[in-house]
Amino acid sequence: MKNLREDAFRIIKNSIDSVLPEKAVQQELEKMSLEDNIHIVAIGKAAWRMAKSAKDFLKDKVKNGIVITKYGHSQGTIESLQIYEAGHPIPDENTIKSTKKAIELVQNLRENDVVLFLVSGGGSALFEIPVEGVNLEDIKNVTDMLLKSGANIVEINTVRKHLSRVKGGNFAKLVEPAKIYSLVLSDVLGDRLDSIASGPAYPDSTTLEDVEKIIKKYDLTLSEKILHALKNETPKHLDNVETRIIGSVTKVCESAVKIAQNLGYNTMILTTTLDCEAKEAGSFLAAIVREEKERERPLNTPCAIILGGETVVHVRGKGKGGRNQELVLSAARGIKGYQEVLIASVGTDGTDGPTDAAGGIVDGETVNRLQEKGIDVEKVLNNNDSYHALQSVDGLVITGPTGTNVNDLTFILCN
Ligand SMILES: Nc1ncnc2c1ncn2[C@@H]1O[C@H](COP(=O)(O)OP(=O)(O)OP(=O)(O)O)[C@@H](O)[C@H]1O
Ligand SMILES: O=C(O)[C@H](O)CO
Ligand SMILES: [Mg+2]
Repeated sequence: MKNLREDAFRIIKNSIDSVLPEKAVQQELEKMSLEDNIHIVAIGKAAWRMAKSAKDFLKDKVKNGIVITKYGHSQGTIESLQIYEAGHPIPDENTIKSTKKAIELVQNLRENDVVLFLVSGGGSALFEIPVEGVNLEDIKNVTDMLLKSGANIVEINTVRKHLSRVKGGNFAKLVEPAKIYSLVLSDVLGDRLDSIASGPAYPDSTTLEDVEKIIKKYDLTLSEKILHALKNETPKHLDNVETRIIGSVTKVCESAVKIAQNLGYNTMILTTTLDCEAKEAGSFLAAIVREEKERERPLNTPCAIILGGETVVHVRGKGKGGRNQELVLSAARGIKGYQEVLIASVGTDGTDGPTDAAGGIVDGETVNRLQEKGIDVEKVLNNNDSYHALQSVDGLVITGPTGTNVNDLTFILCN
């Protein structure tokens, strides 16, 4: 007899563990066998942990290095590395100051030097020197405008890359003739390497023409100064860079598959780019469960159907919740009464929306239990109050901050 709930918590824990920066960085470094003369540059929300792990592994091979992370995200000193914190999601003076320090560190390197570039989400705000004619205030204004415009992260970073001396492959040019090995923890669906942290060391696939389209699409009113500065194309080819993704929602899904297989489930990954409205994703998952329960399709039971991505919630109510909690609560409506089934969804960073839960977990009894308590699921969903409803039926998944950030993991277990 399977204990679906126990299995679900094991899948969540072990698959998130598989993308913790420490483990992932060292596993990759083991394969790379780097020589001496290593200079570490780490940017993003996971920068400190990635750098610490690299330094612990490479020891004296590391000559020097720099960490630039968000305020409150560093955890002390790391031998031979400078540690800086800066503004996120809007860059600030410390962004520029620390990026200049990073440039000082790499600009006179030689061919036999290696820059180990450790990249994680948040890097766009933390690593920046604007192009000529643009100052920090301008970048702050443009960033603020882009973040509020409804543009997605690929579009936002397309504009940012063309206003920057380090983004969109430009950092790799500054490092020449030294070589860059990039290890990347992806927080962008589809793992577009030129978008993650705005791809400082990756050939840029976006152009000034794309920038123009985005300005039109979102009706952005940019100053004459900014429009004038938007004239430098980013590098499309880089000869000194090698890049590996060490963690992503794809990896989390692949780990979840292995763990579920070991627990005796038939498995499939349905998608790694789930990006629709959370409530709709929930309804869709419930439809898949019904197909399983009625016709054993698409997999024979016991089965684990796994999805990765990042849904969206247009918050209109006044309640408390997150996209994962809202997804599972919505799904609960469509699986009401079914036995031996469960749906779980979690943010791999351990934080779902402004709550202390990583996500939620529901089964065929969830809606009945809520009704017994006098809680109307439709009302809860309309008020975006999934947290309190799930809390009352033991439907929250609480992990605490996990130390990684690679989007969301969602899965169905059916017996
Ligand atoms: N009451 C609510 N119910 C459902 N979703 C909500 C609610 N309040 C906020 N949200 C959603 O939570 C999202 C923010 O969640 P979270 O902090 O986990 O973001 P994130 O994308 O994981 O950020 P990061 O990349 O910095 O980790 C918002 O985009 C919003 O859609
Ligand atoms: O820093 C950024 O640009 C986002 O987190 C995506 O990587
Ligand atoms: Mg989050």
